[in-house]
Amino acid sequence: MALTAVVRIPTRALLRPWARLRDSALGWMEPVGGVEVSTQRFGSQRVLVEPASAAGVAVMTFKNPPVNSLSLELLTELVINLEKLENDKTFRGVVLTSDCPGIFSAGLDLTEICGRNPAHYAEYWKAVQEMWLRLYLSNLMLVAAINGACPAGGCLMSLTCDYRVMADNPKYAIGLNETLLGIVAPFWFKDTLVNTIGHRASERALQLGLLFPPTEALQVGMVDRLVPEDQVQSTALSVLAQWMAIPDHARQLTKNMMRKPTADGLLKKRDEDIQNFVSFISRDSIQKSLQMYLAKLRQKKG
Ligand SMILES: CCCCCCCCCCCC/C=C/CC(=O)SCCNC(=O)CCNC(=O)[C@H](O)C(C)(C)COP(=O)(O)OP(=O)(O)OC[C@H]1O[C@@H](n2cnc3c(N)ncnc32)[C@H](O)[C@@H]1OP(=O)(O)O
Repeated sequence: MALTAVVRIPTRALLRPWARLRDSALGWMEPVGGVEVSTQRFGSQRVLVEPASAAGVAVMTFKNPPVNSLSLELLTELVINLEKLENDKTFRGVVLTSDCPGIFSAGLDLTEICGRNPAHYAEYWKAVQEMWLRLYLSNLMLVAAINGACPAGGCLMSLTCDYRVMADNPKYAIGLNETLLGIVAPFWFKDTLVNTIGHRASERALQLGLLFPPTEALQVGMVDRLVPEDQVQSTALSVLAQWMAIPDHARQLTKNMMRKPTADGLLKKRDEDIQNFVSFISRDSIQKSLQMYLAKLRQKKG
């Protein structure tokens, strides 16, 4: 018989100013304080959530083709689906993965930060902050199943997870490559990296905008395990099974103890960080760099 559960979605989640949700994209949402959904398979247009065969585990798959860039819509859907999983106490762990062949995520959607107006930049950056805060402080065990390229914001998203499994394919790379685009990784991107690979390795990686192929990513500690491409998700699930053996309350308190000071760094100056982002990204020189980078990406095919 199909397993179903009732998931309550707090109405406040629908009222956040950045959450300009499109009803068509989120068919399961109703702004009346809660909605019943089946845990068989749910999600939204760009984020699919499926319970895994192991109890208490879900797989969250990003499907924003062609490259899973983190558009405002994808970020919004991600946060809402995460909140939905957190509110459903039957779930304890989630595997994050991609539906785009060869690409985990291309990072921030460059069309959101190029050629738009300051109000849009502010709204978008708030959504990026929210994605990071929610994932980084999630009580759930999160494992990234990195089945493709993972630059910049894609790397950041995977670094918020508790464990990273990456496909052992030398065509893929992972890292915070912002400087290659002529932009600067914000302090909380930097802090997340430092907490993962240490200060010296981060200093070098960030200045040079290094994108590490899998073997180097494993060496530097940016990912925890490499496996053949067809075993990324199954390995992520078996890692979760090991983590599930730990009592939740002890693990959650420990995670919070480790991560809260870093998250507080942003929480204390969220508005200032938005203002910094808007003024930085609105500079003519930065917009020119981004336009050139986008043009190069688009020309690559031609
Ligand atoms: C001193 C002051 C301090 C103040 C501090 C202020 C703080 C402000 C700092 C601002 C920080 C902002 C942080 C940004 C982080 C980011 O995430 S930026 C995004 C970086 N991403 C990348 O560099 C990845 C770019 N993409 C690729 O390398 C490749 O596309 C790929 C490896 C992911 C996939 O390659 P392939 O399969 O060959 O596909 P493509 O043909 O390249 O792409 C297909 C299609 O998608 C478009 N595209 C690719 N990436 C993006 C993207 N990130 N956003 C939007 N669109 C993207 C690409 O242009 C192609 O489009 P067309 O089909 O040609 O139209």
